Amino acid sequence: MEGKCIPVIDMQKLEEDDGEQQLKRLREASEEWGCFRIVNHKIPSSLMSEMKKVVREALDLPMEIKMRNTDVIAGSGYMAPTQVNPLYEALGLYDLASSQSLRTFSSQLDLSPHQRETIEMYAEAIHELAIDLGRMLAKSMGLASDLFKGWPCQFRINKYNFTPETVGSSGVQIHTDSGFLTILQDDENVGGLEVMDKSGAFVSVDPWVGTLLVNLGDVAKAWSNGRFCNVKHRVQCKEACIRVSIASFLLGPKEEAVEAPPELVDSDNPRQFLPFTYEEYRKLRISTKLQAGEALQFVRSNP
Ligand SMILES: O=C(O)CCC(=O)C(=O)O
Ligand SMILES: [Fe+2]
Repeated sequence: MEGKCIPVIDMQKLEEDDGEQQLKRLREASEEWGCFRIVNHKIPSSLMSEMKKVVREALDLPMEIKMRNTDVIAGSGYMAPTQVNPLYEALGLYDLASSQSLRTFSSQLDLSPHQRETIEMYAEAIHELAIDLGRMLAKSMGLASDLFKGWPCQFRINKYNFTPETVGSSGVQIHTDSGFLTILQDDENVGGLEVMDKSGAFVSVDPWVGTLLVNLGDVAKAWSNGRFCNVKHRVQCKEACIRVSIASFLLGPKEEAVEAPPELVDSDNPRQFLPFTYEEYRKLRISTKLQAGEALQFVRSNP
């Protein structure tokens, strides 16, 4: 594990007119790792830390209140600890770009006006960042348009109940994210996240306050015609401290199918995946219990 570090992308440099070099780094990071840290993004650190405080409060609510956070699409609501992931629980919100969904979430959990406002401000900022990142990823592949506008986004607020007895055990099993991209505000103090590199070795992702981590998921792999890596990752308990993270997922198109743009398909790079809708794919992952990207085999063009 030693010596390996995940790539770092400077958002400010990326947005500059002469950001060619940074775009190239972005493409390389997306193809080689499917994972990178972003620095110099526009989300104020004060908003990030306030949001962290608010979500901790929400996760500390009694179980019967958290259970009111019900699914909107399969698996989008509260997830209680299970046999597979006994230390893990999560609250969820679909769709974070919808003010109605934000209101429903906050009233289900009886949040205060301040808590509501914080979540709304964070949702707006993170949604904008997700769209910006999508645009840059498309640009890094030579595609210009805003391809990801209107794609739904989901929050998942994760809590790991780590104790001295659980050090060395699993917090969340190995998986890929199902959607296009994930922006993760990982815990600023408690490590434990590990991503798999191309050789199959796990690399620790150490906390780095003020920055955000981006993971590409199964939709990114299909959309890029196999070029982008859907990074496998897991969370291990390494310290006896509660760990809290906020994942924001840019999922996939709402109604249309996920498919690689024609520019990414040619005789040297034939189409690798059949068109599929995100919701179909999500259900497929859940029903097959194939959580680490294996479900993509069912939508391959030449199985
Ligand atoms: O808690 C973390 O750092 C990772 C969470 C994660 O992988 C997820 O929510 O999909
Ligand atoms: Fe994940």
